[in-house]
Amino acid sequence: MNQLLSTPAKIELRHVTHLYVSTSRAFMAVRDINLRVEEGEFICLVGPSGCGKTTLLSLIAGLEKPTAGKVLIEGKPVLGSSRQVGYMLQQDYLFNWRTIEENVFLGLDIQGIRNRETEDFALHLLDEMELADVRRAYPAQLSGGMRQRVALVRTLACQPDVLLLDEPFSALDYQTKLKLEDLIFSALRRHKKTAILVTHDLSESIAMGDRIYILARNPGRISSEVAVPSEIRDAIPFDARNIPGFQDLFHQVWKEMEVVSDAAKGN
Ligand SMILES: Nc1ncnc2c1ncn2[C@@H]1O[C@H](COP(=O)(O)OP(=O)(O)OP(=O)(O)O)[C@@H](O)[C@H]1O
Repeated sequence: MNQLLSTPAKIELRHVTHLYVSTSRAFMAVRDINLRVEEGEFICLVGPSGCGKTTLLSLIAGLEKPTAGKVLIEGKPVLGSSRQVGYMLQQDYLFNWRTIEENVFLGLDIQGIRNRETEDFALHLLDEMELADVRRAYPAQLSGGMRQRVALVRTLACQPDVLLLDEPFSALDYQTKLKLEDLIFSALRRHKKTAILVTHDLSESIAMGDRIYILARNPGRISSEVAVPSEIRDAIPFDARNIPGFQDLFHQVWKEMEVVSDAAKGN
């Protein structure tokens, strides 16, 4: 038990407060955030717009430095961006003049790790994501869902331990989104990644997450934490939605969201 307690978390935020400071004002985006993500866990962050979800990802990715408190990965302070952390955004940022394969290899170039072995791994991931047939196509020839899969392959090809996913499905149609949830969920499980997903879709957070943090705003803070039961966790997201207990959990998270949303409106 003591040994378990002393093991550093994969990701830990200790009393993290962050202010955005400009010449005219300082704005407190998040206050006193404490969270712990264990290796291999899939965590979802939900909450009203402006509660600091993206700020938390930026702090974990080392793109922002906390004003107070500590951001730790495997017990070590995050000092800047690193290969250990992959960040995938809503927009895919593919280069239209490069083929799919060259877009994926670009990530390896930027990290300075492009070689035969890493290229082969990237091609293997393209295959896993059902993109092998389009490796020589250009982004403009692909659907939105395919482009997001390419963006995921580009991120995974650099072999980060931690994946930060900022609303990666929000621009997609419903059917594509459900299919992509299953593909990404399975890929992250297979490759044993630790992941944090920001989403506005409560059903998605329950279908994909092991745990959900619900945030309130002004300032951004953790309002509550919900553990997803194992029978839902173990199913792929599409099937998870049909498991008894899913709807009850949805109503629980919905109610908690209503509390933080009403508080944000000052009701
Ligand atoms: N660079 C910045 N400078 C000043 N304020 C910022 C900056 N980035 C974010 N903020 C503010 O910090 C707060 C938290 O923003 P953040 O983007 O983290 O919220 P969010 O929960 O991700 O929102 P959304 O759900 O709308 O994407 C917001 O009030 C936002 O306006």
